[in-house]
Amino acid sequence: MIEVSHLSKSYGSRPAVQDLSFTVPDGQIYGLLGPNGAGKSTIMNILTGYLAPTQGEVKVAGFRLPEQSQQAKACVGYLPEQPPLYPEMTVQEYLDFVAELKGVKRAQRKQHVLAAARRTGLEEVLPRVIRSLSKGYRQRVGIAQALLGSPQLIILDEPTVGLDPAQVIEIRNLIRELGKAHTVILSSHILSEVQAVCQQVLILSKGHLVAVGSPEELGETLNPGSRLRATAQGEPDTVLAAVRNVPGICRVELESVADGQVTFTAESEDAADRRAAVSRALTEAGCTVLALAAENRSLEEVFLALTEKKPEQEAPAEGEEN
Ligand SMILES: Nc1ncnc2c1ncn2[C@@H]1O[C@H](COP(=O)(O)OP(=O)(O)OP(=O)(O)O)[C@@H](O)[C@H]1O
Repeated sequence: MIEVSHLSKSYGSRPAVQDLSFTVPDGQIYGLLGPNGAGKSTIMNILTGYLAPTQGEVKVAGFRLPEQSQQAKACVGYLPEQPPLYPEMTVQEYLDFVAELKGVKRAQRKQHVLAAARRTGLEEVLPRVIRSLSKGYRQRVGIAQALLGSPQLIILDEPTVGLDPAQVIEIRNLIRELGKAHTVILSSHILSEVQAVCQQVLILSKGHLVAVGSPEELGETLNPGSRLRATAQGEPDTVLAAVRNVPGICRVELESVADGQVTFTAESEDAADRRAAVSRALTEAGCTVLALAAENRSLEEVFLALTEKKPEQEAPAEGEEN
């Protein structure tokens, strides 16, 4: 569905995306994951035909961009980060309007809009003015407009930004449903989101692709080892030595010592849970365990570890103003 080969894009002399190559087969949900400024929106704008590459080849549904952008655009439904909704229109009016813009024939328009509204759970709010809808429903309207015209490829830029947790779950479920009938590519800076929704993940940092794979394949890189935090009563040296001797524990760090209570963190070399082994080791060393809990690495922490690996070389800056 998408073939990108040695794509680079610069804004003036500033490179935003450098020498990027990837393919997206039909019928999968792909995630573009990267922190702010990684180049996600730039890639999406190129794939949707709104921005021309500085270098490289891009094909969408077999059409070359930018030469065949009209044909390619007809195959793509796009939800930008800020969906272009008209707040004074009702949902029905807005979807009718977009369907007309996308060239859906008048005779089919009513059925077509209704089908998009059904798929996005909007049937009940069709007569409502968009301004009066919750952010979650407005996002559904944005997705419904992307579905109009029956595109093969749906591109969603940060589709859950600004939603509350319940709305995030609803939109993620909706994206999974869309993935059954369309190729979907979505961008996100939330690791758990792409892990939960996408079959393949492209990880970007500073315009470079730093990792590609399924969430399972990337699992070890994304979740390297587990960590626990504990407080025990005893001599600091005794406590730390006992924990260091637990097989599989690779790093122990003292956090604080106060009133004979030693607080530390311990990291495992793999994802296995070593709480029981650490507790036993401390008891056998004559220390009393006061607290012991598994600690999740924050997503930011894991993500930073991966994306802070600097690309080996920066491509020379050249190109056009946007
Ligand atoms: N129109 C523009 N003119 C100049 N520089 C730009 C323009 N658009 C983006 N950039 C720069 O290009 C780089 C990539 O930006 P891009 O918006 O593609 O990243 P992103 O991963 O989508 O980030 P965000 O989530 O913040 O939108 C950034 O350094 C950004 O400042």
